[in-house]
Amino acid sequence: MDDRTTASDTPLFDTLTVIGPGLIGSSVLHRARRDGMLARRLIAVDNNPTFRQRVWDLGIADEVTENVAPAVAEADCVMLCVPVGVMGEVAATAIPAMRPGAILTDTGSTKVSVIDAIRPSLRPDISYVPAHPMAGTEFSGPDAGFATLFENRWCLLTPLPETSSDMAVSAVESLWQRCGARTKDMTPEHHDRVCAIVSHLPHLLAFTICGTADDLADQTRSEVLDFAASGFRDFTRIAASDPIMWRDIFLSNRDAILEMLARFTEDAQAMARAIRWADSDYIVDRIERGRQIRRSLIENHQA
Ligand SMILES: NC(=O)c1ccc[n+]([C@@H]2O[C@H](COP(=O)([O-])OP(=O)(O)OC[C@H]3O[C@@H](n4cnc5c(N)ncnc54)[C@H](O)[C@@H]3O)[C@@H](O)[C@H]2O)c1
Ligand SMILES: O=C(O)C(=O)C[C@]1(C(=O)O)C=C[C@@H](O)C=C1
Repeated sequence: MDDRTTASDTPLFDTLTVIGPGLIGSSVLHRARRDGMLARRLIAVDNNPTFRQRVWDLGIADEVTENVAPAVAEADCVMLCVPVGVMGEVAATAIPAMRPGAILTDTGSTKVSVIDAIRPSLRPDISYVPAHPMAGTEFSGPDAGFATLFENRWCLLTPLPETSSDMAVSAVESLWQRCGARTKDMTPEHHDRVCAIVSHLPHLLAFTICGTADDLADQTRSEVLDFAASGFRDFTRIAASDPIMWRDIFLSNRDAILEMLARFTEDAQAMARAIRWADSDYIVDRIERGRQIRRSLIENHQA
């Protein structure tokens, strides 16, 4: 169902509780506030007092607290937007306090390990629908959020036959569609392999290339800073991302990331060989493939 074509004027939920209103969570709250279509009442939970104050000052939640249990007790939907490494412990505190029939969802960038971490705390009367909005920036925290972050972007859902009721899956799909996103279902394993190549490996390369440039002799390093034009500069944008978030992603999607890195390393070696032996056809073919991918992204409004 594409909820954008059937949206009614009533909010999807009575109460939505967002745990971790950083970039992603606060963007959901901004959208909810802007349109009034996600929930009548918005509750935000964060363990960082400075961030709680910011969320309050931004006016994007009706209640802001550090206490998980009372904040989830009346929610129809609880959304976990914390780093993937703490999803399990936060869920273990939230789930026992949730009301029967409520929906639990998360926005974690990896799915297999997050589901494994949450599964032991699940209850039969709670529906859990894992999700992952494929949208973001290099910034984090509540001040980084904005209402249009998810506009025309994909949100991947990895429903589990035993824990995600059809009604809950439809509700979480509607939530993301009301945030402006397109939704797609896939298995958690497939999700993690796809994200390893389209998101996790690019970040790994960006962190690494910045480290390599920084390791160069002092003079070269200052030239990097002075003369870096778009090529290097584009890597530095994603290399500016949050260290805790990316540490957690790398450690929790280890196998898929190492597999994609091994394939990338083989392809980079093949390119090195083509350069060494002046294999112009191979070099041009690789560049053409890159240009084609960029053109496709632009046609799909993803760039
Ligand atoms: N940044 C992106 O581009 C992006 C995109 C899609 C999904 N995600 C995923 O969404 C989640 C949130 O990412 P983000 O970029 O919004 O991160 P963020 O760092 O901006 O926000 C995380 C928030 O969680 C809070 N928090 C951390 N531990 C907590 C705890 N134990 N209890 C309560 N609050 C806690 C932090 O104080 C912060 O406000 C992560 O799982 C990430 O992998 C991120
Ligand atoms: O646009 C960016 O800066 C992002 O890093 C967003 C990005 C991505 O790699 O595409 C990062 C992590 C997510 O889980 C989803 C989206």
